[in-house]
Amino acid sequence: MSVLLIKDLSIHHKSETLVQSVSFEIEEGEWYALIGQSGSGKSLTAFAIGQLLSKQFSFSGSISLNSQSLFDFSKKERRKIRGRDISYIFQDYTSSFTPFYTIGKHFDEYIKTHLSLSKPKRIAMAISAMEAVNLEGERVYKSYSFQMSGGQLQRAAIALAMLLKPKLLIADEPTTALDSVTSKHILELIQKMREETKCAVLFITHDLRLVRKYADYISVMKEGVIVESNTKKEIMDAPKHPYTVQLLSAIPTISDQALALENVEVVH
Ligand SMILES: Nc1ncnc2c1ncn2[C@@H]1O[C@H](COP(=O)(O)OP(=O)(O)OP(=O)(O)O)[C@@H](O)[C@H]1O
Repeated sequence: MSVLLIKDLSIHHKSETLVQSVSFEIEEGEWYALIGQSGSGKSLTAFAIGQLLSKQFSFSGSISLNSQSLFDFSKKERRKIRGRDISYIFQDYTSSFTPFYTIGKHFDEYIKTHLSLSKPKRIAMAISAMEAVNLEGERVYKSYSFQMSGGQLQRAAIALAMLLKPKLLIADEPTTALDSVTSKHILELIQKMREETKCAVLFITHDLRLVRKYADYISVMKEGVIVESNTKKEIMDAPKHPYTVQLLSAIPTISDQALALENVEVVH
């Protein structure tokens, strides 16, 4: 079943067209990667889905969630949908948490907005969500964001995003600010959450290496236009557009990596 259906989405800023006639569909439980160089329009597309674009942008086309147009909802209903049905994880995980509140308070406010639960139930729900992403729930609940590492904060942001089991998780460069080991943990975590909740994942990145393992389907974006869309296998094995070929050629091969490792001097 299609969770997200985007048809002919164009986004304009003054006289400039930044995203042009973008169409794609994401199925339940599918990991859909939107890749392309910096400035190609990936984030604007992601923002348009949650209707987070500021007033300076205008857009046309249609966006439906579970076959219902998102433009049919009132502003209040849309706010409810964001969080309950669509949630986001951003590269800048610090922006998910204000430094003045404990992490627990962020969870508590989020649960209060969407569910009617008693305080002890809200606390238990928050702690169990934190533990599902391998955080020490009781301690993190009382912590402030500045007391946590980048990897821990991104885990907390994922726990918060997945709290209400959204139908669509939009992850916009969620690992760019993290080291490679922590990035791998974060990707594994998104994968685990997807398996458990069957949510659709829209994963935005400029790094094809990150999608090689997890993506089911890939769209390649360049200068506001999707230039190629296909299954991961087709894109990886038989790319058709010269830009996709160029992106693929930028992925280090195993032999390159072996060569690089050979050249590493081990200091004892
Ligand atoms: N607030 C804004 N005002 C004017 N132009 C903008 C604004 N935000 C983005 N743009 C332009 O829209 C285009 C697409 O930007 P977008 O952030 O969607 O790219 P992206 O593919 O997500 O890039 P990145 O990988 O760097 O995040 C770029 O040319 C960018 O300069």
